[in-house]
Parts: sequence; C-alpha cells; structure tokens
Amino acid sequence: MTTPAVTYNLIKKDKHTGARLGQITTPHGTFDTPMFMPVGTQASVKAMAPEELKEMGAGVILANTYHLWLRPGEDLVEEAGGLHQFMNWDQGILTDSGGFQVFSLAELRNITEEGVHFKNHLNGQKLFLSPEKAIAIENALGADIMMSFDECPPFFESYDYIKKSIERTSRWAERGLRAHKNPQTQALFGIVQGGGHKALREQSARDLVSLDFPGYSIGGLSVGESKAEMNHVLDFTTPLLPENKPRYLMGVGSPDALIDGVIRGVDMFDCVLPTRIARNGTCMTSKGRLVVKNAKYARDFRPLDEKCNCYACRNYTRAYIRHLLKTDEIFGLRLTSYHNLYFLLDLMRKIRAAIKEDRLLDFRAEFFEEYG
Ligand SMILES: CNc1nc2cc3nc(NC)[nH]c3cc2c(=O)[nH]1
Repeated sequence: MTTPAVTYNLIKKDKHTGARLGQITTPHGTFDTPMFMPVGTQASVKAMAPEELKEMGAGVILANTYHLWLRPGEDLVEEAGGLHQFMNWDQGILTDSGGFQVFSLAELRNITEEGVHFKNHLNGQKLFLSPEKAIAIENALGADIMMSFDECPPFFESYDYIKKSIERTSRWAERGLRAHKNPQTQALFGIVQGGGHKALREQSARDLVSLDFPGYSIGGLSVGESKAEMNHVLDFTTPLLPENKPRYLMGVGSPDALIDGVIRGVDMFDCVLPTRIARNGTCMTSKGRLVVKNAKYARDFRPLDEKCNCYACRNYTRAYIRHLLKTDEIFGLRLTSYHNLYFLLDLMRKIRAAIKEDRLLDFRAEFFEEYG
C-alpha cells in the first residue's frame, strides 16, 4: 500500500464539542488544524507576498483551477515547474476543481453526464469541463490537495433535483479518481453534497467514503443559506465522515462561522472574505467590523485593532490607513489585507489553544461578547 500524499493525525478531541486538534501532513509540510487557508485565486493571495503569508502563519493556500486554466493555462504553469515553483510558495497548496466557478461565474450552458458545457466568463468562448479534464488540469498545476469535480446545487433546490445531482457527482468523483495521475504526490478529496437534505447528505457521504478518499470536503454550503441552516447541515454531516481524515468546509468564512464549524468537527476552511472586504476598507477586529474609510477615523491615531499584534497594527494608525485608502494608495489595501488575514489566522491559533485546554465553548462565549 503506497503512502497517500496527505495524512491526518488526530491529536485531541475537545471534551465538550465535536472540535478536533490535529495535523495534516502534505508533501510540502505538516500543518496544524483547525486551519484557515487564504485564497490565492490566480496564483496570488491578493496584495500579499509569500514571505508576508509565512510570517503571519499561513500554511496551506488556495488557487482556482478554472481561473488558472483560462489564464495563464495549466500547460504554462506545468512548464514553470508547477504552482509552488511558479508562485514561489513552498508550503501547502490546494486547488479547487473549477466546479464551483463554473456554476457561480461562467454563463452556464448545460450539465450532462459527461460534464459541463459553458461560456468563458472573459470572452464568451465555448468551454467544456469534465471530471477527467478538471483532474488533468489539477495534476498539471501540481497542488498538494486537489478537489474532485462536482456540482454545487443551489441549497434550496428540490429533493429530486439534488438526489440526481449527488448521484452524478459521485459518478464524477469515481471518474476523477480513475483519471488522477499522481496519487502519491497529490491528494484528491471527495466533496460531499446533498443540500439541506439529511438523507441525501448520508447517501453522498456513503458513496464517497466507500471510494476511500484521503480527505473530504463538505460542499454545497455557504451559498446563501442562513448560518443556522449551515450549522444544522454540519451537525448531521461531519459525523458521517471518517474521524481519521481531514474535513474541509468550502467557502467559510467569517469569524463566527469558523468557530461554529470547528465546534461541529471541521478541520479546514477557506474564504475570500478577508482579502475581499479589505479591498473596500473593511477590517475584522476583536470588536467586530471596522470600516476604516469612514470619516470618523480621520483623526483616530489608534491601530485598526488595539488587541492585534500584526505588522499593520504595530506600525500604522486608522488615520493613516484611511488616508491611503481615500487617496487610492496601493499600500492601504496591502495593510488592510495583511491585517484581515492575520486576524483569521490568529483566531485559528486561539481556537487550537482553546481545544487543547478544553475551553472552546468559553472562548466562543468570550469572543462573541466582544465581537458582537
Ligand atoms: C470545487 N467544488 C466546490 N467548491 C465550492 C466552493 C464554495 N465556496 C462557497 N462559498 C463561498 N461555497 C462553496 C461550495 C463549493 C462546492 O460545493 N464545491
């Protein structure tokens, strides 16, 4: 039996919740979980240098298969020696499979058993993605962790539609496993779907667990459903997944959603939120969100967050960052992006410490009291 590219080591289960402290070992290093993964859609975490990501404690970062397939093309990235070489990042990289981008970005033409026909969102050109094509692109990009090609159905779709969708997604997952060229160096994760239907989540999980993936994503969430609905689906979905493998909740999220996902047994998260809101001057702080562009901060010479120890908070004030944003100085975006990413990575550090000391629920209460 060859060693899989990625292994998970469960270090400790929280006494009072479903939270787990663990480590995930990849060909590019071992990383503590629960973890937040910054998103680098086009092979760059927007406005951040790899050295800055490293100093704030990022371990695994994301890149988008759909975007990189379109530009610069997976063949160019492969020629460059793969994504790690191309973007000068020597730690973990995870690529999604393009499934979600096709359903959320591109002008959808139609979904068939074979795959998805759609239009390139940049130039309207007709494109086709199948499980085999998506896996071939991810193999060429060379990420340590790859996602299966799946359909992310609308959360409120009918039971019948979602049943047919998860059955096709399971057939696609199997086709992806067969097409995968480098299982020793790249771990392919299965993606559990099923919308808000317990029976369909059980069926999807059963199908994928029987295919023995090295890790599992929980898909079909953070697509407009309420936080209560997402938490309810997690309550009955994470227990269906193997304890000795990582669980990755896609597209999450905000500080409260991260804490609630960890409590329900999730190990890995990704979200564009921190860098996206940073670009319009919204910062995450221990007291909630702070829109530093607001006039009330014009003469506020405090850091973004007085409890934050990041580069931006140690060296710059709200007044200065507001001035940079108001004058379209690029450095302003860099400071808000740095701070928001640091804030979430630091939140995960605090969550891991709380699990270690069996005080995660106390930490959640304290956090929400301040965060509002
Ligand atoms: C790659 N496949 C795949 N990606 C996803 C990305 C997501 N991102 C969000 N919210 C921002 N929800 C998601 C669901 C999926 C999903 O169900 N499948």
